[in-house]
Amino acid sequence: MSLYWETADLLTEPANSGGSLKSRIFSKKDLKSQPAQIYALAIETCKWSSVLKEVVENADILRVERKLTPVLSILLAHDLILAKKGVALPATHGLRVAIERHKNRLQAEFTRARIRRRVGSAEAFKAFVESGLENGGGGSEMLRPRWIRINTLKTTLEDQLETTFSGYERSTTVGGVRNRGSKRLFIDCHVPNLIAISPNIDLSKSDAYKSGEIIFQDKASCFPAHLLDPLAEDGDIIDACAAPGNKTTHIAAILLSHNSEPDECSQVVHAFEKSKGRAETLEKMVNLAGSNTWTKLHPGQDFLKTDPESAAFKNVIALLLDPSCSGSGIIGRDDMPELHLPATKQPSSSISKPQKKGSKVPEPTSGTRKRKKGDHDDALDVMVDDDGEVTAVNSDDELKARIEALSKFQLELLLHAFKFPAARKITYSTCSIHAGENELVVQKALEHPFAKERGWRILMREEQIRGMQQWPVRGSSETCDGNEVLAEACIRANKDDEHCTMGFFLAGFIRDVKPRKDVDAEFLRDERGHLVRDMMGFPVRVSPQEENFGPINEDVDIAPVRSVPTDEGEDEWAGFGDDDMAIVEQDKPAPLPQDTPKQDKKSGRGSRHDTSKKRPQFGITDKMHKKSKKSS
Ligand SMILES: C[S@@+](CC[C@H](N)C(=O)[O-])C[C@H]1O[C@@H](n2cnc3c(N)ncnc32)[C@H](O)[C@@H]1O
Repeated sequence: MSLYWETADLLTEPANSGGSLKSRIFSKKDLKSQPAQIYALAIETCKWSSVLKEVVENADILRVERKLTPVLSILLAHDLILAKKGVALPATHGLRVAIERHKNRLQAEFTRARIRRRVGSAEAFKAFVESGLENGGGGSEMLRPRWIRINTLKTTLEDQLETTFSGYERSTTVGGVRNRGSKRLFIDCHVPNLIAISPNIDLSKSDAYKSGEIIFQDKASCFPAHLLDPLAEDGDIIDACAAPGNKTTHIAAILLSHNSEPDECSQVVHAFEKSKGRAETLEKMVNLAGSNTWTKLHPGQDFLKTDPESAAFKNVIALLLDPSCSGSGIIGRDDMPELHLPATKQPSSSISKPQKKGSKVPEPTSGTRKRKKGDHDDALDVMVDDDGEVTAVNSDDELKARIEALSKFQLELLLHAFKFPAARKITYSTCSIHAGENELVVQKALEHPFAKERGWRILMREEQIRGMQQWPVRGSSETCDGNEVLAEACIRANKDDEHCTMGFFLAGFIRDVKPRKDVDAEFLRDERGHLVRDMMGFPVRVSPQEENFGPINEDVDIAPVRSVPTDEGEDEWAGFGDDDMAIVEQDKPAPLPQDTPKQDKKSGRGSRHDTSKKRPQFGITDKMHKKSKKSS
């Protein structure tokens, strides 16, 4: 039996056969093809299935090719159109002949499907589908709530509760929204503007989703931008590995919520994305979310090749690093994927099953090592990283080698970020569960002579923004060589616990440097760093005696070198988090520096990327501000 027949059988087994797709594949003892190959073909075809259904239907091949069933037709069409090596069958094999006869037709329909979705190139189409935009992230995950970030660049939580989520029953715990069939909502207590709703509700067709007012984003994936908490005095920000853009747009939303004059905010979020295809998706997301005004895209640019000393980055104070990783924390991987099948002349046989997330075009591998029947370890058979790379992993050694290669790259990225001369705060995150990509990378980075020379240290738990400080799941002390402070500083999220998140890791790094004086420092802030506004919505100014920031200093003053914190704790810091504004100096104010954001704006620094610069609506505070401006 061929790879295609075996995959088709597995995908069309009755829903009550039990087990995830992966466990079904790997528990079969009589497969002729390699399980990893079947799995890769199955999940990739499922991901493309809504496109392939359209292609096969429009090419009308099922009417003439009696050998092809609907599921076989999309499996073969997938490999014919998308796999590097084409259909993995001998040239004379009946199935191959049947599909290749229609090659031109299928290719043409595939191009039409791309154009209908207004995607510019084949590479961008792949990125589009990989990012979940094709299915609107609409897969249903059993008993897992859907996390939704309210995009405050376009709307407010209050507005959404009254519109998109009107009629939802409020739950006080995330567990309360886990049941299918309910219409419940939970407002998160760790990350602002984040809600969870019942798993059965699909909002991918809602106006709020289509207009970018709400963004489907796992709670844990919201942690990095929340921890980074870019303030008005934080200058420019770098998102080093940006596509598809969840965190880029989150950074912009937080930045703007802190800004007293959002219209005049000239802080820039530099978004780097090495893959050109994925950069197209990033651009779409940035535009849809309304964060394009503050985002400078660097499409196809490798962050590691940037020159930290370049004038373009002299104001970069905060960096968010969310590099490629093994993706082992991503959820949904073990669920049955959603499969759309083309209709035959009989009624449509389209079926829907829970969807699997984030993979890309498969390269059915003929070169993977032959497995001995029964010797597999389920957890090792296949690895799909968060960029969608599908790798067959057949042994502990292979897994180790893969993690090692990833961690080298991750460490390099972190050390590169340490080089930005004005940088004061960095977050490092992965959606991996492996310590090798997480705590161990953090430790190596902190131990590096360059980190010590520049004064980088870990952002300890008590220094973190309140939501992250209160988040209970922390790093592993064992992996941190018993360093409890470091372990507590590391933030983790488990994919199978009561918090209902994906598996995730996050750590913050800071440098004890004097903050630069900024115009916004003249405004009063609450303990979270948010601007305090008066009844009319105007930011409240700090009274002269309260205004105790040091002189404006273009050059960053680096504090004495500090090493990895010990259990003894720290008594001073000048990084980010709830106490950010507590860094005080008694010096008198001095004239504004040349590079303050507002002056840049006046001098016409044209650093915005030049996609459509539609002015987004602002969140409630900004709306209030505008209203009060008009009425005054
Ligand atoms: C984990 S994903 C980022 C997800 C993103 N932060 C989000 O929240 O939507 C990693 C991304 O980094 C990109 N990437 C990997 N190495 C890079 C590099 N050296 N420079 C820039 N981008 C890179 C990958 O192509 C991939 O799109």
